[in-house]
Amino acid sequence: MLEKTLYAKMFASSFKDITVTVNYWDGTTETYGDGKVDATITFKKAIPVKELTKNASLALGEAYQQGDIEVEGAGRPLQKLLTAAYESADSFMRNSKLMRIIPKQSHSERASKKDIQKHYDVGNDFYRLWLDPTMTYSCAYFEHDDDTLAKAQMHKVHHILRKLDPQPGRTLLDIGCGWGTLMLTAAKEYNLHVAGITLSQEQFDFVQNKIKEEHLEDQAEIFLCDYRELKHEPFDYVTSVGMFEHVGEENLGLYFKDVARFMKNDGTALIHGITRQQGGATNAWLTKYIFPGGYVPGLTENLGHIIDAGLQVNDLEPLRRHYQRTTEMWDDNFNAVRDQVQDMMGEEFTRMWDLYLQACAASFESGNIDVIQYLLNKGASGKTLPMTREYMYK
Ligand SMILES: C[S@@+](CC[C@H](N)C(=O)[O-])C[C@H]1O[C@@H](n2cnc3c(N)ncnc32)[C@H](O)[C@@H]1O
Repeated sequence: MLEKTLYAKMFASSFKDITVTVNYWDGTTETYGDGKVDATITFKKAIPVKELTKNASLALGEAYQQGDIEVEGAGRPLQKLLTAAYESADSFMRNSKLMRIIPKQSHSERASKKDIQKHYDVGNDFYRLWLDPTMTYSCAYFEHDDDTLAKAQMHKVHHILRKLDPQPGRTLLDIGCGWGTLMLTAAKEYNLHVAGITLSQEQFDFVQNKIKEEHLEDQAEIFLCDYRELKHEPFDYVTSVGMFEHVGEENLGLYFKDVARFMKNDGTALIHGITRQQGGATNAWLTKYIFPGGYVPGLTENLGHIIDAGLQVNDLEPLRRHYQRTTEMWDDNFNAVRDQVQDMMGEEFTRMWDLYLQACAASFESGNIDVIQYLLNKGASGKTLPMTREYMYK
């Protein structure tokens, strides 16, 4: 009974702008809101109050992945529910007590390797099923409303490379290069000498093969190591896309110092990643099941570290709505091959990843998180980029 009272309180405060029907485990049904029903939640059994009040995100996430909660409705009903919950000022998603920040995580080189392998070495075959053919795993850039995901991912790669104002024959390092599309495009289409770093064995093998297949051995190399371990002469350009979310709060300062260390004195860097509006944070369910070691920094938290590393901000671009669309397209792709994913990875894994993708879309949709491109130089006396943004669009 206590659970039901708590749930009712939670739903009434969390789903203000939508109407939700809840089927409780005891056979009773309540509707919160007075519009057309946006989503129906069915609780097959109660989550103990102790678990719910200790950490609502963890308790609800685990119940969902185990099939104890079902959510139905048109479109992406989980995204609808979570967006409403993020948008409501007194919802459980904003209650720091219910969403308690998880205990400290280690980001030693050993721990990071384990964390990255857990996420990325699930296997290329799995990612190939729902990423676009370029195997890009970060926010795309939709120049046109009808861009396919693959097109928008390539627009993103060119948007980043053009921002650097790259001159042929120069060098570029991509920290956290994933499956290599950005670095290999920089080699082939901008005639740069490129290097990439990844901690994932599967990505390393994939990029090695691509370098061979495309005969780029003289222009491209890939390192399987932690970015902190790489000793290399500085580069003209440094990129890092979707990477600083992995380094951990305590290492963010070091990460930006390493970006500066990899840059020549007149070098330019483009750093792209997810930030939060207010203060950095992590989510207990997400770090336990999807991104161990993950930490999303605050927008201004990064700026402090950038300045401390002696870097100068040239340009800053938020791309929140682009990432909302990207995650929605990933989720559509994922659900189109859901049976295959389920055969490959099992039902619980499939439910976890669907929840993760819809929760990300909701988080971007509600403005809870954003994605920012920081264009950086090493001090004001470094390389001079053009005075206006016009050069980025040529
Ligand atoms: C979200 S993926 C982004 C991949 C790619 N940049 C893209 O846009 O598709 C993050 C990448 O960062 C790499 N990474 C994370 N932590 C790392 C670390 N400590 N050292 C080196 N690479 C790391 C992962 O191996 C992965 O390639």
